[in-house]
Amino acid sequence: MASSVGHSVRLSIFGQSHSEAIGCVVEGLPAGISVDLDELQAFLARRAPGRSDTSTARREPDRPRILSGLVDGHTCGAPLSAIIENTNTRSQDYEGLRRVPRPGHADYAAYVRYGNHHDVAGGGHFSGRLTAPLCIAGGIALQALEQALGIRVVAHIAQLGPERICDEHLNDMTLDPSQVEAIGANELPCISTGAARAMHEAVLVAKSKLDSVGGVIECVAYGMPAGVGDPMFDGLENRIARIAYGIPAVKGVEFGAGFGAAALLGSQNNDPYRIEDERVVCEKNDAGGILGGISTGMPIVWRAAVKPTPSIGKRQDSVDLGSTSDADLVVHGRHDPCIVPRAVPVVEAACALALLDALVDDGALPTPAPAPLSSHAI
Ligand SMILES: Cc1cc2nc3c(=O)[nH]c(=O)nc-3n(C[C@H](O)[C@H](O)[C@H](O)COP(=O)(O)O)c2cc1C
Ligand SMILES: C=C(O[C@@H]1CC(C(=O)O)=C[C@@H](OP(=O)(O)O)[C@H]1O)C(=O)O
Repeated sequence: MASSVGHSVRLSIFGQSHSEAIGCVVEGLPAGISVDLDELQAFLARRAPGRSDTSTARREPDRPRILSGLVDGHTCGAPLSAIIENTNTRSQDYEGLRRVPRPGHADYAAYVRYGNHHDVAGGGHFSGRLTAPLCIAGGIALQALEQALGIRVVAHIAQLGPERICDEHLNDMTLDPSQVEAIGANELPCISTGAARAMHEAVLVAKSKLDSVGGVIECVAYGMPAGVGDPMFDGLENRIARIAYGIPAVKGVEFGAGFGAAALLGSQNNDPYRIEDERVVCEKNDAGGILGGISTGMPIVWRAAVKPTPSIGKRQDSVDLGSTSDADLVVHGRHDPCIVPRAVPVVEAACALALLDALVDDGALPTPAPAPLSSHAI
């Protein structure tokens, strides 16, 4: 098992849902990024479990301990490593699942792949819990992008549940601060208060029926300069999708008009160019800011489809791997009735890491100013 990604900025994630700790190592972060640990903690809190009635009841402080890579509040160029302790595990809830695997979770596939040596407790290394260290790395990447180039990454719940309750779209041409404010203020991360309320209700209805719901997260990165990326296999789409599919439960990724582009005429889908303030801009942004794998200078727009949580309280058909016979399964324990709200910051983290890696690869990230000699204690 290897859980690492990235070229110039390389992230590796370790741990299991119920191991002593989970964590990450990030190599290649430019030196001199000022890391605001309060801002990082606030970012992690948006993902942390046990904070609302739409989340699992497992409550974790999710306070990262940075072990290396930071000196005087700045990245120092050495690999950055951090851990988060797992403090609230109930492994007994998982005892039967090694024998009777959960439909929709990784239990059976991992049983075959790892010869039944995998850690089943809390979903082991397959758990959504591993997105906490992803958010440590991504939270630092977000700060680096904003400091170096003023890039802002914003995500929200675009759609939720079988009723397909929809939020307004994020502005795909320019950052609208009122949208960002609304996403932070509503009961779920939506632009529209009405959509947030309806989505919240839909999660509670599914939860009361011992079921779960999925949804779509939309993410936009504002301020990405033109000309970053590569054709074919190292394009911005490839890089974002690779990390996005590392988020457990993400089952689809689309960019710009995405699958909708297949039903458009060329004359509708193409984004016409014009000059504005001596810059090339597009009149609309159906390309989602990427052509040929390379940024166009328009906002990067993409969406991730998140499936409904597999662990549900309803009785399900499964099998007994010991007796090789059919078996009934009722999953006990604490689970998210909907993953989508907690995955919103994870999607932002994935986007920031992919963009930072591409920018550093292309030498397009300005080097932070050297620190004055007097600012160092030693
Ligand atoms: C933030 C987050 C929380 C999750 N919470 C749960 C959960 O409580 N119960 C569960 O069965 N799956 C949960 N998942 C999803 C599973 O981990 C995931 O479906 C499983 O590992 C199988 O992987 P796949 O769906 O990507 O194929 C969560 C995922 C994320 C990103
Ligand atoms: C703990 C987190 O999510 C967990 C993700 C998860 C899974 O199967 O993915 C299963 C649950 O684990 P447990 O049974 O230990 O409560 C969730 O709580 C987290 O995201 O921090």
